[in-house]
Amino acid sequence: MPSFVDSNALKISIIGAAGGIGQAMCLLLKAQLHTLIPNDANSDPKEMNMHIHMALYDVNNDAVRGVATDLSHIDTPVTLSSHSPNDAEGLRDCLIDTDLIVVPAGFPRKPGMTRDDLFIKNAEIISGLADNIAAYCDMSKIFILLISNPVNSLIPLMGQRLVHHHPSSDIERRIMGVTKLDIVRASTFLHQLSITDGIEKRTNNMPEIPVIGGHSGDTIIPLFSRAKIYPKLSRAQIKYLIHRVQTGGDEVVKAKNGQGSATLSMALAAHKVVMKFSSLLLGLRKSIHGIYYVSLWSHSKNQPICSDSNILIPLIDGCKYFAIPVYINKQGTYAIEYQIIEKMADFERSSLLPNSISKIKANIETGLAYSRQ
Ligand SMILES: NC(=O)C1=CN([C@@H]2O[C@H](COP(=O)(O)OP(=O)(O)OC[C@H]3O[C@@H](n4cnc5c(N)ncnc54)[C@H](O)[C@@H]3O)[C@@H](O)[C@H]2O)C=CC1
Ligand SMILES: O=C([O-])CC(=O)C(=O)O
Repeated sequence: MPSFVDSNALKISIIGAAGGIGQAMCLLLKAQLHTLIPNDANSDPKEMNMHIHMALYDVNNDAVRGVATDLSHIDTPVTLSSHSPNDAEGLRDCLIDTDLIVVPAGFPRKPGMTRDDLFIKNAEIISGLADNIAAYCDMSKIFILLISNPVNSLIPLMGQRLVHHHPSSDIERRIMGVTKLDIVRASTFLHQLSITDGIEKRTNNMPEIPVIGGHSGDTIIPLFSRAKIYPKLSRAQIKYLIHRVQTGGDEVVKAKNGQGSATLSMALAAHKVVMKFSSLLLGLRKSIHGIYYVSLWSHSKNQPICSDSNILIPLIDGCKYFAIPVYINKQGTYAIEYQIIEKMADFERSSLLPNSISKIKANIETGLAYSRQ
């Protein structure tokens, strides 16, 4: 399978590309990424010449080769390469010169497990990957989007591991835990309810609901108070919606009955995120905005990640990692929409928030303790 990576290409490395999420996400990206690039005669020629390359890596050699070959027949200009441990320098070749690393590598849940039960196995994968990223990547520019669970613990672990190798880098501003599926679910479940319960006339406009906190159980804080139809929702309906978003992952694990967890909806959520980061990294946008689980503290510099962290951290009882709306430029997180905490409804702030924070803090400590070993 030929691959043409020129030095101007945006290179996206996908680690765990042959898995359930990886395959579906790669399909969406191969089919859609080129639509970001302006393609009409009036466009800046520099923009028209932009090129996107996807480097697929998985420890499952045959599967990743098959997936990449299969995708390479899709008629878009996005190029592909396939890498595995069977190649002499598989992971190195996938990571070298990359701009964006997307990580859906790791074990998914089976019924009866929590995301935290995945920690030990997936921590080994993520710390090994972090060591390779530290060895081969340009720490001053790469972005990392981490999907593997448990996100709440693996983000601190990955950050610390990279800071350990590169103590003066500001990489923690560019590592994002992907919690977009919670936002996708909140929108879907509210839209469904408003139709089934006859709250609103059927509409094809999907509501946008911010979901903050973490990515497991009641660390997930969906802010339905921000919905336009919130005044029309009863307490019981709000309680139902919150519970459904917090247990959305369990719903899929149960339905799959031992065959894994959410893959297709997660692939769609990740695709939305990767499209946004690609537009930033191609230079098509100067800044992007979105909710990610981020470090609020630069452990390498022992200072807040940006000045807004100084305001946010006390509002969330000293917690140093949180999913929160952030503004991101090519250097990483530069502003935080901390006002979202101040604007929470009373019950969200007095009940959902403290419950989430105490669990996130424990999850963070799990990740940090592993990184100190
Ligand atoms: N952040 C989120 O909202 C969500 C996260 N997840 C998490 O995503 C992860 C992946 O889920 P699935 O794709 O369903 O699992 P999967 O088992 O289908 O795929 C995982 C892939 O990772 C590969 N892999 C394992 N070790 C690797 C390594 N060291 N380097 C590269 N590749 C490696 C496997 O060979 C496999 O192809 C799980 O940890 C799951 O819990 C799942 C859904 C939502
Ligand atoms: O529930 C799981 O294990 C996978 C996941 O994170 C989700 O679907 O939100």
